[in-house]
Amino acid sequence: MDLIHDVLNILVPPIALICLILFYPSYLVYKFISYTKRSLTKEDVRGKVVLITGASSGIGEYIAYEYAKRGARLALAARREDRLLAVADRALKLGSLDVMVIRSDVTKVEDCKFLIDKAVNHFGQLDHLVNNAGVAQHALLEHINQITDFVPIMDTNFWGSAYCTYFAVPHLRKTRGKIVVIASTSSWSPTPGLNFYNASKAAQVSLFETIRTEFGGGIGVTIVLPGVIESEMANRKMLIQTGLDVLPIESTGRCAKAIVNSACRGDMYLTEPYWVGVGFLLKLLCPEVLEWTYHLHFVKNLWKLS
Ligand SMILES: NC(=O)c1ccc[n+]([C@@H]2O[C@H](COP(=O)([O-])OP(=O)(O)OC[C@H]3O[C@@H](n4cnc5c(N)ncnc54)[C@H](O)[C@@H]3O)[C@@H](O)[C@H]2O)c1
Repeated sequence: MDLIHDVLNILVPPIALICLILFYPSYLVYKFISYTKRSLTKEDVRGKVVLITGASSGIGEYIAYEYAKRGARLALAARREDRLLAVADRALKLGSLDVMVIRSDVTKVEDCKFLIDKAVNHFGQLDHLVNNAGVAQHALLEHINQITDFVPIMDTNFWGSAYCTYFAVPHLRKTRGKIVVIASTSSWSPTPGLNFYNASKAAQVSLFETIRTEFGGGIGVTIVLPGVIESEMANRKMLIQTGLDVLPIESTGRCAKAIVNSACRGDMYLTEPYWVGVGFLLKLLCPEVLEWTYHLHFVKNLWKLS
């Protein structure tokens, strides 16, 4: 019985792949028609209200500029108010009709309620919520001194986006609005050293896929899976130390433009840049190859760091 079970376990993924290859052409036609339709009827966000968490730097900052260029009204949230004010200033120059800044920490449930209420009280509505705030830390499990040091990763990446979404949903229902989640390819990629970060992103993706199913189209949910994007989090020094510098690094501006286009089209997922999705196929079809390669490349770098 065990043998049959094991053989089936090995055979099911390639059989599923063969079925996929057979039926995929018709699915591709459907995807092409639906993509063209969504591109032609892309949402015009001029005058619409967009709330972005973690807007003081990196991807969140550039997402703010992209919405600003399209004339959206912005609520920018993060902990560093001085940085937010500088972003707000530039967003106004780029064409935003109104920008407000809300100092808040997304790990605190009361801050998340406050920032949604404040934005809605000021603008009278909410059209897009961009859950972008995030933190990362690198260490092999065996190098961690205090396991509790890693609690803020889950609190920020998972709970922060869950809290903001919970308080935003009643307002997004009224406008048939959208939620944009800046997750990561880390949600499926077992990059050593990013253990708790990867887990927080996997939890985030699972939560938003589930609530998207619950909404059934009433509120759009675009899940963004970026690869390596230049930012404070993915700075050059960190990338070299951890070995992630072997991957091509995408510019923040280009990534933000793709994200806002994707949100306005109403895509379910965006993998940015698109080719990083190939790794997912590798994980599905031959996970040993992916894990061996990752172990050989990344773990030696992280031992050097210890
Ligand atoms: N840069 C990458 O390679 C990459 C790849 C995949 C996913 N991401 C994701 O993109 C998002 C943005 O990251 P980034 O790369 O621009 O890094 P970043 O460090 O430049 O930006 C993170 C932002 O989140 C804010 N933030 C952190 N903790 C917060 C808290 N408790 N409350 C409020 N704001 C908080 C920071 O102040 C900052 O504005 C994150 O969710 C990250 O996980 C980044």
